Amino acid sequence: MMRTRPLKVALLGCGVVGSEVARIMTTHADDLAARIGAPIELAGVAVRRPSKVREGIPAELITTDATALVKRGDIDVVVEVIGGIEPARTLITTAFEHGASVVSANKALLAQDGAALHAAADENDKDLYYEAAVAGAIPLIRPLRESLAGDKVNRVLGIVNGTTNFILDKMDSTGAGYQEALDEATALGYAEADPTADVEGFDAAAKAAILAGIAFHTRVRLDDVHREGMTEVTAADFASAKEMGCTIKLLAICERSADGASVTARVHPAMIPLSHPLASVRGAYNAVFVESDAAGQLMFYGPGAGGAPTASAVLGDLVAVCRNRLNGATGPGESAYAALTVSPMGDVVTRYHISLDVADKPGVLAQVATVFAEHGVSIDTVRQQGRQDGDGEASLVVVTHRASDASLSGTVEALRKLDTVRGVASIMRVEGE
Ligand SMILES: NC(=O)C1=CN([C@@H]2O[C@H](COP(=O)(O)OP(=O)(O)OC[C@H]3O[C@@H](n4cnc5c(N)ncnc54)[C@H](O)[C@@H]3O)[C@@H](O)[C@H]2O)C=CC1
Ligand SMILES: N[C@@H](CC=O)C(=O)O
Ligand code: NA
Repeated sequence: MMRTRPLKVALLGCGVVGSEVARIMTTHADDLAARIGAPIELAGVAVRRPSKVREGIPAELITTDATALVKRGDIDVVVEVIGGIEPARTLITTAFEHGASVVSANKALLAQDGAALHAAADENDKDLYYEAAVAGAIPLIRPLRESLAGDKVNRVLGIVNGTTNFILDKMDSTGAGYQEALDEATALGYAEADPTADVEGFDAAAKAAILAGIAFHTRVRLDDVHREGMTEVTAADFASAKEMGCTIKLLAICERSADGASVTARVHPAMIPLSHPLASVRGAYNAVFVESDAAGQLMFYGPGAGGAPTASAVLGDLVAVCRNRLNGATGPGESAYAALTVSPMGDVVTRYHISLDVADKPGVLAQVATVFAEHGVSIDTVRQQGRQDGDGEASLVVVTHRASDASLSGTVEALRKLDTVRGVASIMRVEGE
């Protein structure tokens, strides 16, 4: 039976995502009420610029005082789509203390302070939901938290940042420059307020920390995630990738070790074969593979950024939280009971593509191969190309078999010391084979 008293929703932030949340709440009001079992009412919208025209939002709902809004005491759910650490963190904890549950899209905050925020939600018997924080519209948090709660997840691998996928895709398919592609992604509402978070891999690392924590029932902090951005990926890297039948993607990879006792989480650009499903993920789309004991391999795919897609995930959480509230219940909180060790990047084992500038003279290949052998890194293929510019140098491209990151770093350090190695042009991991 439909309850007539509406559940009250406070919206914090009315930018790319918030404006779409408000629009869908209004245009789908009847359906949302039917699905929840009670109408939901937009009770207040906290903004920074009150003079901005916001179509469909009554002016009397707009406030610049987000703190007063979350302290009102009659708010059932606070939707936080401001972003950043403060004041979002304080507003969320204040909301719990004043009786509201929270839906957030804020991966930066959840990766940094997820444990404390979950604790605050628990103490106040409230919900904290954040499907939109990882891979935009794609249902991923809920499948991991709920659908796969009876299985054992061993690996989560995928593209979790729409902006960088958009840029890499443009660079690869149209030859567009980095800045031009980034400007377009920003105009389309994909990029973070400071796009450094996207291109330097902070955003994907935050998502990797959240995913690893949920997948492995272990607290994984942002600092535990090895992070490399994509600003140094060049047209030459794409050309090398093509020669190997690969393309380049910024990947997030969270893995359980073979003995099951530890996990790793990392974000970095990597070559993947063109035949791999991740190679055909275009634009701001995301795709994530989850591998588990019983289910085997699952793939989640869809829009990873943008106002409406992200609002879809926020609304899904809003419905779930409202239903919980009507039932006098809360959904699953943090699950970190496994408390596995989070190992450093040096323990990660994968393949590498290394491009060296070497002296074009006899014996160099043997010298380089010896350094690899001394560090226990087995070579799969080597390709040497003399250069036309007559500078006495050649390009040497080495692709290794699987080796630990620590062994590879040791190898590269030793290679740099060889007189015959003039420079290390690029090092890229090769994944998905
Ligand atoms: N844009 C996207 O594709 C996605 C964004 N997200 C996350 O959603 C959140 C919001 O992102 P966007 O909407 O893209 O950002 P945005 O920058 O378009 O919107 C944020 C809004 O919050 C307002 N704001 C900032 N401080 C405030 C305060 N103290 N009180 C009231 N309003 C305040 C800003 O003026 C701005 O209008 C962020 O946490 C972001 O990481 C998550 C998934 C996808
Ligand atoms: N900036 C992010 C937005 C979604 O999380 C991205 O590009 O993926
Ligand atoms: Na999602």
